[in-house]
Amino acid sequence: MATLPTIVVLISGSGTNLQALIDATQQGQLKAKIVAVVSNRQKAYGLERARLAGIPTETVSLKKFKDQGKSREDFDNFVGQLIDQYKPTLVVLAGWMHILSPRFLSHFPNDNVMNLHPALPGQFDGAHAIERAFEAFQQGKITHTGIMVHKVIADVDRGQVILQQPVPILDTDTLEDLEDRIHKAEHELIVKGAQVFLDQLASL
Ligand SMILES: Nc1nc2c(c(=O)[nH]1)N[C@@H](CN(C=O)c1ccc(C(=O)N[C@@H](CCC(=O)O)C(=O)O)cc1)CN2
Ligand SMILES: NCC(=O)N[C@@H]1O[C@H](COP(=O)([O-])[O-])[C@@H](O)[C@H]1O
Repeated sequence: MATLPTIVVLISGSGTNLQALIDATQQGQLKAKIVAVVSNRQKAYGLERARLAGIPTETVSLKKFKDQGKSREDFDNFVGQLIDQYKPTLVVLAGWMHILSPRFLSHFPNDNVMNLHPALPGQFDGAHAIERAFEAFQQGKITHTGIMVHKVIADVDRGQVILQQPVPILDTDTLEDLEDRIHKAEHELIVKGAQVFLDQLASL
């Protein structure tokens, strides 16, 4: 039987997108095996989601590195080495809230790192994208927002887009309404995007 492609997922928070990936691999919708979950926050609930699914977890701390007088690049190199141990087919950033330096990316010359971002290409790069989109809508600057999964390069949220999807904003929306709509859409897109990317990597 052919071996499944493997995925390492990086998280920082609740892990609802990780849960979507876990569910999809268990239901056969995503033909892959999640072999490790790495979090840069010890209390991230996504770690519990991984444990409940029997997936090995790793926790890393930039603060510990800085307390030891080490650099952000040293930290990124450590995270890259940690992931290298698993030799994953694909690395997925699912709410990983840390900008990765070229030192990290040097571990992945095959460009097999994917990020989920709650905005459309070039619209609201970086953190707090949903809040910024909601504010822009209220100011009449945009009529809708969206989500995307893209390849990870040094330039944050500017990597080649793998999949993108518009998400409507309603005049009656609160920020929470928009967040809920976006998160629901993300849970589908991250699974589809991971499968598309795995298929692309397999065809190389
Ligand atoms: N080199 C890259 N690194 C990362 C990318 C990327 O495309 N290239 N995507 C991000 C994910 N992300 C948006 O999708 C994102 C996450 C966090 C930040 C940010 O400003 N982080 C701050 C710390 C914020 C915090 O700890 O709350 C920081 O790193 O100083 C920007 C974009 C993941 N990394
Ligand atoms: N810039 C990166 C970024 O904002 N990522 C966002 O973090 C959330 C993680 O949720 P989760 O922990 O429930 O999966 C998701 O909304 C994801 O788009």
